[in-house]
Amino acid sequence: MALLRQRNAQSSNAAEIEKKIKRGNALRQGSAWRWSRGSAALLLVALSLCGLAVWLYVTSLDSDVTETLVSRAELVSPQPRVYPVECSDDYQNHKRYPGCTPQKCGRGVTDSIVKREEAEVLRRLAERGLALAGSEGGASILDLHSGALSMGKQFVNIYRYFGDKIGDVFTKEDLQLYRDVRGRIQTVIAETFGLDPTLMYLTKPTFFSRINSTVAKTQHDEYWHPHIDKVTYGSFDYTSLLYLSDYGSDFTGGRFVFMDQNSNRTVEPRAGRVSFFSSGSENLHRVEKVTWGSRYAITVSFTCDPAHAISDPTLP
Ligand SMILES: O=C(O)CCC(=O)C(=O)O
Ligand SMILES: [Fe+2]
Repeated sequence: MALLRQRNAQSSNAAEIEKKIKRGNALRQGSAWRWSRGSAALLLVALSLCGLAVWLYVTSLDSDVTETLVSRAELVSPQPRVYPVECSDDYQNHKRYPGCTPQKCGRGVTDSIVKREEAEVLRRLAERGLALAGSEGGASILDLHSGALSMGKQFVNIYRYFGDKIGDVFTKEDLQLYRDVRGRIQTVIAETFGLDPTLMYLTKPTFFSRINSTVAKTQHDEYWHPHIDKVTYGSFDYTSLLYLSDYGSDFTGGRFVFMDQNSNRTVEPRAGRVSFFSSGSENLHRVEKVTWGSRYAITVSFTCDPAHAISDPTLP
């Protein structure tokens, strides 16, 4: 009897031990599973952080901006913000036109002359026009005056190439808006630099641009090189840029940068923002590479030389 009790006690002890072993194993398995899930999550976080760091590094390679003149979030209204700069000698090598040739030089930014809704109408027009073709990479342009539209590695004339279909892309009202906006820009430039607006003329090229992060295939598409508009385009005396999309939400990279002796100063694009400046070498500039999204803008420029004047774009 005692032996039986002892044996019973022994077997219940063994069962107890077995149960403990099983519980221990289950616990170990559970914690191993939890550990592997935890470490996978940690690994994922670490990888994401590494990815973010690489992305930030790559984008920062292009960003040597030392000062932000106007950020995307600011609203410059009702008066333009003006940054005077001493005029370069460039204008002395050209015929002078009193009332127009720059005597005061500098930069100005305003958010109050083009409404965001108007910028949206113009952006849609640019989207429709550029959807007809577009370059293979980098920047694409649509010049409403000459009709030049990037197509692959070249340009086509939209008026000739698309004939009557052009009416599906833009209407008389669209062109009226372009003319209106051009007039407002002319007025603000004349007021800022003390010019007679009737002695300033629209000049070519005047174009819509779309820039994205695809790789440029031709030199035309390399929009990011530092340049002086008066050298690049010849006839320009005053350049303006009307932005049609927002830096930071529609695209990243793509800030406009004035390259001064000791400083790179940026104007961040904002839909409806007009940035304008005298076109000589006092305003050497470049556009940062776009790293994500699409950036739309219109370049509208003025000359003092009537021989380089162009008329506003019209439907054929
Ligand atoms: O789109 C911009 O911000 C500048 C473009 C430019 O520099 C140019 O068209 O000459
Ligand atoms: Fe330029």
